[in-house]
Amino acid sequence: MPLTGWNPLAPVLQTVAAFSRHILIAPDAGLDDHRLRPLLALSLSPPSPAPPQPEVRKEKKDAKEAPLTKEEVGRATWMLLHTIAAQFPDEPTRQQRRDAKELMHIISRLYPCKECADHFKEVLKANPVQAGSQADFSQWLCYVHNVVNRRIIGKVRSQGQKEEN
Ligand SMILES: Cc1cc2nc3c(=O)[nH]c(=O)nc-3n(C[C@H](O)[C@H](O)[C@H](O)COP(=O)(O)OP(=O)(O)OC[C@H]3O[C@@H](n4cnc5c(N)ncnc54)[C@H](O)[C@@H]3O)c2cc1C
Repeated sequence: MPLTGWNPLAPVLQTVAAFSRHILIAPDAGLDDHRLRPLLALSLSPPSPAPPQPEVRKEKKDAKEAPLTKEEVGRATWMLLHTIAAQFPDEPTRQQRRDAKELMHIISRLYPCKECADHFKEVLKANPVQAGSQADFSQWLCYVHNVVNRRIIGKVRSQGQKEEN
């Protein structure tokens, strides 16, 4: 391991290096002999600078660090939920029905927008999860998605405007 700064073992290492240099490695070597460089580099010299890293494009890094918007998280979550509902078995086992309910309740607790999560808890209370079959679960999910849609006033207004046009 490279040593950095002052090392309390430096005198010991120097002695070992000198011993190695003159007795074990190259007894005939002078101080500048090239045969001695690897050993000295390993034991005593400061760490060599890190090799140059490939340049990371700034906009990519920023995009990675930026949190998702509420809309992006919402779209991704609804997409996942509707996909799960579309793949839900026609005749789910008791465990699968339980899992579907639990999933929705977990989302209502852990959803990364507190205001949305709190509202969704109320939505679930008023509309208990229906997961008796694929059709049940998909229809229930569309219904609660619409309840959330209606809550987002601007969205309802802009959808209404679209329908009028
Ligand atoms: C559990 C949950 C609670 C949320 N609560 C809030 C909140 O309280 N306040 C808030 O501002 N945002 C909330 N959001 C985010 C919000 O629902 C939207 O995801 C976000 O506003 C982006 O909307 P969007 O118009 O892109 O489409 P989204 O509503 O994200 O829908 C994605 C796509 O699903 C399809 N879709 C739309 N409605 C239905 C439906 N009823 N059935 C089937 N498919 C449909 C459409 O193709 C749409 O483009 C919540 C999201 C989730 C998952």
